[in-house]
Order: sequence, then C-alpha cells, then structure tokens
Amino acid sequence: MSHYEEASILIVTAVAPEQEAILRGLNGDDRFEVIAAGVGPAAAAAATARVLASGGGRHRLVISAGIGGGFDGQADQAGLVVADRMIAADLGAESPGGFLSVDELGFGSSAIAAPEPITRSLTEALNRAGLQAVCGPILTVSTATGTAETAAARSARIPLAAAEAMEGFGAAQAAADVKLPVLELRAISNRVGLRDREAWDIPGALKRLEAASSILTEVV
Ligand SMILES: O=C(O)c1cccc(C(=O)CC[C@H]2O[C@@H](n3cnc4c(=O)[nH]cnc43)[C@H](O)[C@@H]2O)c1
Repeated sequence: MSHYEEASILIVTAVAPEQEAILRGLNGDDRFEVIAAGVGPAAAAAATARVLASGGGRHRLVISAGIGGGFDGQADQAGLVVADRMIAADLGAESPGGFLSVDELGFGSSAIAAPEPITRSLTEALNRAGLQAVCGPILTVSTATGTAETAAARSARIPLAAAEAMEGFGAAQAAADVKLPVLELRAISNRVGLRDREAWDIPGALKRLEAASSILTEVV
C-alpha cells in the first residue's frame, strides 16, 4: 500500500533535488504526492500518466514544478513564474518561412490552459509572501535555449513568454487526457538565452521552490 493513498494533488518534478525541495516546503502535507519523473516532456508525460492511472481516480489536480529559465522583459525580477498556459514551444515543423506549430499544421493544440482562479490566487499569495511571482505562458522545450537568437525567436513567436522549462506540457497533456486541471510553477534559476551554466543559481531557485511549496498548501 502506498503512503500516498490519501494524496489528491500530484506534483511532477524532473529531478530529485526539485522533489526534495518541494517535500521540505510541503512539510508533510498528505494531500500531495511528489514524483521525480525525469527530464523532458516525454518522461513527464509517461510518469504522470502512470501515476494517474494507478491512482484509481483519487487525483484532482496535477502540478508541474521545478526550476526554469526566465525570459527578459516578462520575468526580469521574478523569482517564480506561475503558468497561465503551458506551451509546447518546439513541437511542430521547420519550413522555409519559419517554424510551424502543431496548430498551424492542423495536428491539434500546442497550448494547455491552467485554471484562472487558482493561478491568480497562487500568484497573489506568492507575492504577499514576498516571493516576486508573475503569471504568464511557460514554454516547454525538448532542447533548452542556449543562444540569444533562439531566445529572441521563441519570445517573438510567443510574445508574453515568461519562462521556459522542459516538462510542463508533457505533464499537462497527461492530465488533460483524463480531464484533470493542471498548473505549472517554476522557480527561476537562469535567464533564457546564451547558455552559461556557471551563472545558474540552482541553490537559490531550489530555496524559492521550497518557499513557494509551503504557500501552495494554503492555496490549493
Ligand atoms: O545540478 C543540480 O543540482 C540540479 C538541481 C536541480 C535541477 C537541476 C537541473 O538541471 C534540472 C533540469 C531542468 O531544469 C529546467 N530548466 C532550468 N532552466 C531551464 C532553461 O533555461 N530552459 C529549459 N529548461 C530549464 C528543465 O525543466 C530541466 O528539467 C540540476
């Protein structure tokens, strides 16, 4: 029998340090089940679908959470970004005229919306706690941005893009498949742009993720 048998909210992270930061912030709240699914949208979708399918219908909300990159202009000062929608930003096709999204190709939608009342309450609660949160689109990519050109192209295609990570849309697709609502929360560790791993503030982002998780318990 799983110790998560009471949990109704599934939090999907990529790696163990993110999972551990969130568990510290949740401080034993047994409404939450927190998994480390692996890096990338496929790993997130597979693990989310597996846990939801084995949960016997007890889950009512899925949250993709972890560290992420912040876009200049939309998340300059932000410590945290709450997604208003999760966007599969590199799912589509190149063409001589530029990138074509799955929407433009006629293969479905590259965006999944988060429920507005919860995203608003969460963003407000995080800001009341001094955590400098903004709400906006979070891009999901299989290849993290590593040049200023790619950052500019992605923010030109999705003008209000606030953050980038690698799992949100995968978890969201699995949640949407069983008609569950989904949120995404990212603690900003780096700027989206020229890759400079030395400049990533991973310890600071994990601290913000922990602090945000304790606020989450008051909101959902
Ligand atoms: O090295 C560590 O201690 C460590 C601790 C926690 C997380 C990591 C990761 O490298 C997580 C990989 C991960 O990070 C997300 N991420 C962060 N910034 C970006 C970005 O600018 N573009 C895309 N993804 C980003 C992503 O979701 C990956 O899962 C290491």
